Amino acid sequence: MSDDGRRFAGPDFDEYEPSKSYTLGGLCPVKLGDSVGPGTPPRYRILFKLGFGSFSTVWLARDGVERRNVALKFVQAKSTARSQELNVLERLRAPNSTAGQEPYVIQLLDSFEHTSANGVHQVLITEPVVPLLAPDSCFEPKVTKDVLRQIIEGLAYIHSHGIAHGDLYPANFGFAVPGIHRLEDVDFWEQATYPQIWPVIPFSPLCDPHSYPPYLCGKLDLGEFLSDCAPDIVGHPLSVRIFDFGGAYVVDGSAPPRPVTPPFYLAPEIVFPQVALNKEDPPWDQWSDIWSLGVAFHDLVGAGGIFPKTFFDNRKLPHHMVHICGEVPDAWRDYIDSRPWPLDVAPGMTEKFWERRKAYFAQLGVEDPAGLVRLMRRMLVLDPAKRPSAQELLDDPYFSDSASLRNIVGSTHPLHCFPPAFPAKADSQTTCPNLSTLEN
Ligand SMILES: Nc1ncnc2c1ncn2[C@@H]1O[C@H](COP(=O)(O)OP(=O)(O)OP(=O)(O)O)[C@@H](O)[C@H]1O
Repeated sequence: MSDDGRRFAGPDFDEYEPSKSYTLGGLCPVKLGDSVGPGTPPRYRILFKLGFGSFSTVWLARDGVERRNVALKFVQAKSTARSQELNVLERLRAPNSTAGQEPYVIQLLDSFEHTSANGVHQVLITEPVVPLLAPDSCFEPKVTKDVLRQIIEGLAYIHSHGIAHGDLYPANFGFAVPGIHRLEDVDFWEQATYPQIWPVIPFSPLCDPHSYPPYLCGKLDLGEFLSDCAPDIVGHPLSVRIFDFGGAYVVDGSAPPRPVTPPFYLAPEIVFPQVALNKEDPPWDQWSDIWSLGVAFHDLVGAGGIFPKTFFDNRKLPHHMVHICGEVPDAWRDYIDSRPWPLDVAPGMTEKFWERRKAYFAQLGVEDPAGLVRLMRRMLVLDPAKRPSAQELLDDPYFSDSASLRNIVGSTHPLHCFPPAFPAKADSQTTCPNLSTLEN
């Protein structure tokens, strides 16, 4: 039941945005084939759905003016007024960036406001990207260094513009696909699998028919589509994009927005006040991004989550953090000792954990597992003041030979599929076998 008492018959799966979000202040009803944008005729034609998030739906569209394919993010009406995303993306615009010198950060191409029955929606137009991690694929282990270095370079660019991202987890990293523009709208219609759609039917006949779409639309897997229909486009040249600035803010002394990062990737300076002190909105900044990225690297190299996901309880996160960092801050001591799952901080516990990580990375074929472990340990430090900046991380020995790799990866396909038995999403047993004491 939505806030205004409306009910819809429609799918209730994770793959679709909830139909109850189509209400006053909520999502913009968008249909395939719609033309939107200021001007006559409207500039953008909706081709496929690319995804949805907590505040938006995102669509692949054809830009009829520039004759290119773009991603349109329709922000829900109630978030439009307070969203900082447009401001942040405008600051991150790189003037005159040429091929090979991109900032590895998604670029804003255009924006406008669109009015629907549910209110005024901000629409952000960016380049379309292929997610870095898809359910059945990741990037080739041999390009690990280059991918991770590009991500850190992108983060250094973001931070140098006074911005904290606030939502750095694997779903928000992608590859640029500049060659996608050569595909016309008919190429997509004819070659992509027709999306699964589900009719949306309001229970009440009084419901405004303009406030909801006629159907919820399944999303196009852009990586799979391009790998099948235009394999030469993906990853040539390899160029990472950090995207989703919906949780970002300009660090200028003002209060940061509420953190939107999934709990696993939240930095200790956010997690501890939330779970131990019941503070919902602890302050966070660029240093929190460094922690989140350290955690995300574990997923990005194909090793699954660094923390065990089964029976996960956020209140245990400080214990897991102590386990991988090997120290208990004074302010945490009472909390760590008073829980029903006391942590036995055994000597060598943390070293053993990282030795196992190293062996696992080697098993996955990741380049220089020891170097990667050293890099991650520099990032995963409980005290934010002791974490290196993104700029400093670029000088880490792990990347000392990655510049030479850049030219090689431009000519190889960076994405590959996991063989059926490959531990793509490691579970708690394979990921953190030595954390069992925490699960008692
Ligand atoms: N430029 C893009 N190219 C391709 N797909 C995109 C693009 N931007 C977003 N998406 C897809 O749409 C989804 C939702 O986008 P995004 O994460 O920006 O929305 P949000 O409402 O801010 O979500 P969140 O809940 O993650 O904060 C993404 O997970 C991704 O799959």
